[in-house]
Amino acid sequence: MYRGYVRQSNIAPPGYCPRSRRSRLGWLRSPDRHQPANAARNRHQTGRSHRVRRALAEHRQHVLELVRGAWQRRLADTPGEPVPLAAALHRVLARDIAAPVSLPPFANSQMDGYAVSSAATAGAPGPTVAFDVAPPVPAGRAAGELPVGCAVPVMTGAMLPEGADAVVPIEQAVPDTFAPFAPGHTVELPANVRPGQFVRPAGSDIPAGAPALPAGTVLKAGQLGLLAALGVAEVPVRPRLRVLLLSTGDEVVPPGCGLGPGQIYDANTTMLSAALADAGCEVASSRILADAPDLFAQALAGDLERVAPDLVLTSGGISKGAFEVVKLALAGHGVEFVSVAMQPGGPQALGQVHGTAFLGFPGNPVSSLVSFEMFLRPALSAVLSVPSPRTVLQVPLQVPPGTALESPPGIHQVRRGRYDGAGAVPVGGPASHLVHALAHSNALLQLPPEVTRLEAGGNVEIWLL
Ligand SMILES: Nc1nc2c(c(=O)[nH]1)N[C@H]1C(S)=C(S)[C@@H](COP(=O)(O)OP(=O)(O)OC[C@H]3O[C@@H](n4cnc5c(N)ncnc54)[C@H](O)[C@@H]3O)O[C@H]1N2
Ligand code: MOO
Repeated sequence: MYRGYVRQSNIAPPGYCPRSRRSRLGWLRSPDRHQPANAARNRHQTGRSHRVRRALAEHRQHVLELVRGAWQRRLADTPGEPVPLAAALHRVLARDIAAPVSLPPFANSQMDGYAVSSAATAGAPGPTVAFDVAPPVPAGRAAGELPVGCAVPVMTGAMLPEGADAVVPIEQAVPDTFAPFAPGHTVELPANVRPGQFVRPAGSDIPAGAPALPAGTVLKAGQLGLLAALGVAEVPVRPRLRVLLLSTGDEVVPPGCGLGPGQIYDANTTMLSAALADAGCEVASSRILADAPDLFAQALAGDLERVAPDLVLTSGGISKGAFEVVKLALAGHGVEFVSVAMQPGGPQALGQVHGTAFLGFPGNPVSSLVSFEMFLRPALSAVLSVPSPRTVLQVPLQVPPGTALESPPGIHQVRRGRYDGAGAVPVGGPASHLVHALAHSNALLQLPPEVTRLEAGGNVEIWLL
């Protein structure tokens, strides 16, 4: 994309407003800006190959291999890192965890009631047996021994006195409420109490030393709860994929700044950061870079050194304009620029820069998120185990009778829509700038290359967002 002017530096820290910088430093014309992209294109690809579209599945496979390679390098470097439980949500266990203690750690009562020796209730002549009421077991204290001929009031979770092997719920006792302890109180309990009734034996959930969770487990609420119950304060988790995220474009301004003529707010940094974090990545650094190939290359080299990412992800500057910054800086330097038979998200870049995996998504916000969902998320999901892949459903298309969704032949079109449990309703048109429609969608509608027209009620595959 030709924009004509370039900032003096393309380093734009978060929260920094290019407009205020412009007013301080002014705008400088950059000689490299006027090197036409055609020169690079002619050097690195012919006009003929430029028109060949790569199949979606093939590009997805390339992205998978790229991410797998990046991940393997990362794991070889950092197989695991300890994190406190509070920071471990959605992380993946790096090694097997054995139970350091038994759960429960001691035999305890499953009910509010009386702890007894079942033997003392066996063979009674009548339906009930009378017991002296001993002092209750205080919570969080050792229970001591069961006095002979006594029943001990125990509340749920209280330690069972030594010698007790059963609990009678308070509802089965006469009287059926607890009174404050006083010597001389008695209670009638049923005869022939089953040994072990309403007792949670020590280790009945998991005994000390037994395998608690295997390596590779995704830590969610239940798994974190188990680790906390076992007294584990810190867990070894696999590293996250470190991503360097770069949005490109002279026109792109961080949210919060004023907009000058021709400028737009940077949607992609926020959107892709959120998508990456959601998919188990760490966005180690992000910033906006201007449309100046030499400065882009310089900034990228600096960031690779400073951030040491596993993956570089850019948005914008990769299609067919005269001044596509990413293409100008990286074509012929280990990155290929291809056209995938997908809409939106046709232009794609993929390769290695200075030995680091590189992906370039198109700048249109919907194109960049669709690229993420169609290529990067499935790869991350396959390689990192988190998050689980998107739910895929086959549902009827809901459009007004007599209307249809149209899709270009030979192109896999991804439309945005809503799924309400019955069918999929398209939201907005196919154009890739419709970020408002994207925000009101909860599904991606997949129209494969052979589908050029889908009528109301026709079957459509959707991916739930
Ligand atoms: N002659 C052709 N022109 C275009 C083609 C083509 O095949 N032939 N492809 C179109 C398609 S499809 C797409 S997608 C875009 C992709 O272009 P780039 O990846 O080079 O992206 P830019 O030109 O830099 O930007 C495109 C568009 O997106 C806006 N943008 C960029 N970054 C952001 C951001 N961070 N937040 C919000 N919006 C952003 C930018 O202002 C442009 O409007 O190329 C088509 N052209
Ligand atoms: O592929 Mo572009 O992403 O259609 O707008």
